[in-house]
Amino acid sequence: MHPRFQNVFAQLPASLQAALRPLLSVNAFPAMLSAAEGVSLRQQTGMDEATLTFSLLPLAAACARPSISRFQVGAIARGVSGNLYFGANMEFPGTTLQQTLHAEQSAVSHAWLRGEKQLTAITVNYTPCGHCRQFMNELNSGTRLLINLPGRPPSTLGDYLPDAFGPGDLNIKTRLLDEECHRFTLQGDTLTQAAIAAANRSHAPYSNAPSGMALEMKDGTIFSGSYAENAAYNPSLPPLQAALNLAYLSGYESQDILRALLAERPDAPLTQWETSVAVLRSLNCRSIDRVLLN
Ligand SMILES: O=c1ccn([C@H]2C[C@H](O)[C@@H](CO)O2)c(=O)[nH]1
Ligand SMILES: [Zn+2]
Repeated sequence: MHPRFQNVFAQLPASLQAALRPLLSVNAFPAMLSAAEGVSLRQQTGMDEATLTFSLLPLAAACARPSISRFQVGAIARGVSGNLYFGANMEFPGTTLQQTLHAEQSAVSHAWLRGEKQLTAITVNYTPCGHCRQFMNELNSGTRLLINLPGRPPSTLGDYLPDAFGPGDLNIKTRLLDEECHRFTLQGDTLTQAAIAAANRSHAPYSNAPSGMALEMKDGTIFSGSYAENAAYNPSLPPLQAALNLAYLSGYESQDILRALLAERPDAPLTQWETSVAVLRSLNCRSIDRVLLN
């Protein structure tokens, strides 16, 4: 089991420990549970889905990297597939607070990049901040998304974000998690193709500046992240954070990154380049390159 889980694992109910141990003992637990694994955990523990998801939250929170705040937030997104995706907050000392990834964003981006088509619910250990409520209002589940918080009755995003501003206010119909393809031709080596494929899937209806980041780890594993824009602009999630999120959730460290590749349009009104270079430099990674989409 990865060391980050050991302390919280020991606090879980005994039946859940027994059921989870084989899943957590694999080399790289992907910080997600398939629908079938969820069913099996429920059968073995006798827990209903809500109880199980709340019980798993400490494991999600253990994935947090809050080196500035020391405040661990954990989130679990449930997809229509029934899969559960962990998320946790991640902070980037040496850059700006704006680079922070919130736990809710982490879980949503995680689910999206693993191919989930829609979310039904998100369970969080603290009440979602305004930025996260706004971020989640970009989703194709709309204000129906269920928000489950400890000690509160199940509510919807609409309850937490009344009179919401969203994509519709800017006449945008494509929502986050809708299938998107920007049709840039895949070319180059595996890492280049991964970055272009991530850009193809990105949600950038406001700027029309799709982008993707691919990270190659020293063991050859590739994590790629797609850019996710938000109608209110500031809660947008850069492609580097999306890729780092998957790497960190899978138990990798920044020292494990061998090289990074950004794919973006040269003629777009935005660029991820300088910010990505700055964040990667703060992680001691200087091997970053760019492929221009056309
Ligand atoms: O909804 C929230 C509120 C805060 N945080 C994180 C961001 C930062 O890392 C830390 C302190 O705000 O908690 C979240 O992940 N989600
Ligand atoms: Zn937040």
